[in-house]
Amino acid sequence: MYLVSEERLEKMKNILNTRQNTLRVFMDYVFSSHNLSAIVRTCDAVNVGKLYYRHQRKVRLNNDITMGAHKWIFHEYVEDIEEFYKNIKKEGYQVVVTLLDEETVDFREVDYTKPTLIVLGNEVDGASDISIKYADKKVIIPMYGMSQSLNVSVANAVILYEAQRQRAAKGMYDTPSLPEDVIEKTLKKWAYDDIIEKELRRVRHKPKN
Ligand SMILES: C[S@@+](CC[C@H](N)C(=O)[O-])C[C@H]1O[C@@H](n2cnc3c(N)ncnc32)[C@H](O)[C@@H]1O
Repeated sequence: MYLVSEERLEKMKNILNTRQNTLRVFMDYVFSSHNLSAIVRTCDAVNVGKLYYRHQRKVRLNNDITMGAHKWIFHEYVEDIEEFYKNIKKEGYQVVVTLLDEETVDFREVDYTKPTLIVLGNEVDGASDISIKYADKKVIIPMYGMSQSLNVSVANAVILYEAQRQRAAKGMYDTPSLPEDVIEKTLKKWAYDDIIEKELRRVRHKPKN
């Protein structure tokens, strides 16, 4: 049983059926609340499979920027970075690190229809040494102006939309890539458990007369 309208349920199903399970993003010490929030929103728009993150201090997302997108994205905090990279490689992912140095290739040269983890670096220091160590590809977005780098959330959008272009051309948005049980479990959470929880919170916080 679901507690949302038919229309909302269809929208939820559509998100899960088009989710790109094998396209993932890792925010490697991205620290600005504004940037994190903008990245979340683009990841939602492209419908990435999962967003990983780690930070040096806790950051609050800005709801005015995410517009609630964070509620729909699968996300996971990375505790042990070595373990994380070893596991994701074992699962067959190519690690694509966005970087500003000479040993990089143009981001359009990568095949993003393969299982791919895109790594975004810190606003000041760029990608960490450990991410660089595990990189299968180091990519750059060519720039011709005075500034030395793009804003990290802009870099994310540019790369994800190239990935989306390639995947759409291959029909990867036309067939579900999430396992059926994950789709069912998530629908139950979004369209039932979360609604109940929200209602309980509302009742608990209702001022007593
Ligand atoms: C502001 S930049 C970091 C600048 C840092 N001083 C450096 O040298 O790496 C933040 C992040 O945005 C991404 N980025 C920004 N501009 C980029 C570009 N032109 N090509 C690839 N990635 C870029 C990378 O993930 C980078 O780590």
